[in-house]
Amino acid sequence: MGEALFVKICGLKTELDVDAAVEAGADAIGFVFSASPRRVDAATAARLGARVPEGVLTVGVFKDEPLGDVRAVAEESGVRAVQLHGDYEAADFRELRAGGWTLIRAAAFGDTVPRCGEFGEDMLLLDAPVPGSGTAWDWSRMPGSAAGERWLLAGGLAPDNVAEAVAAARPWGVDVSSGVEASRGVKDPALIVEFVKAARSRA
Ligand SMILES: O=C(O)c1ccccc1N[C@@H]1O[C@H](COP(=O)(O)O)[C@@H](O)[C@H]1O
Repeated sequence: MGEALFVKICGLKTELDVDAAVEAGADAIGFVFSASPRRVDAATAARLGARVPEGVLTVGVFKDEPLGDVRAVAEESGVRAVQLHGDYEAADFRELRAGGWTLIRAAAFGDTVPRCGEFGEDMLLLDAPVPGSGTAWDWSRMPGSAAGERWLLAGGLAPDNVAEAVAAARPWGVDVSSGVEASRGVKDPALIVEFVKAARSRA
């Protein structure tokens, strides 16, 4: 049997969300630090992150924030990984490397397929053009592409389509936010459990 699918649940704001994701078996949980209905501050993320066992990656999610702010918030919150969306360059990833974080580069799937590691990142997240919008893209174009090994599929995933998406795109992992919410910005613990189960159902 191969390596189990890596599952990240993003945009968590409460103890209930975090406990549901950890108990469901998520490998990573995300705290959004940029403009979003899911935004939390560094102190909240630090408090929530303290509930998370060592083996689960806590990820700080940033979009178009100055690098100095990314570093400061990542340090204050104690997240173990940093996920960058926007116009960041390879030099930014090199600079963050010194902080010891696992680095995740987010990119939209377009005419060219980004490759994991190109910017010195540890994981590549391929998403729809507007992150966190719940919009899917044509992931059936992924198999045989050059994305590399550690790439995560994101964008419009939910308990009822994630198994099909994994079968079609064959990612190393998946990431979800909107698809496990009862309403925008409010997670549903039951959907989190369903999502993790469905994501790994064809493994
Ligand atoms: O969730 C947000 O609001 C967000 C804001 C800024 C950057 C990234 C954000 N979320 C990321 O969006 C994808 C999944 O989105 P969805 O499942 O389609 O809603 C995931 O990578 C989140 O980390």
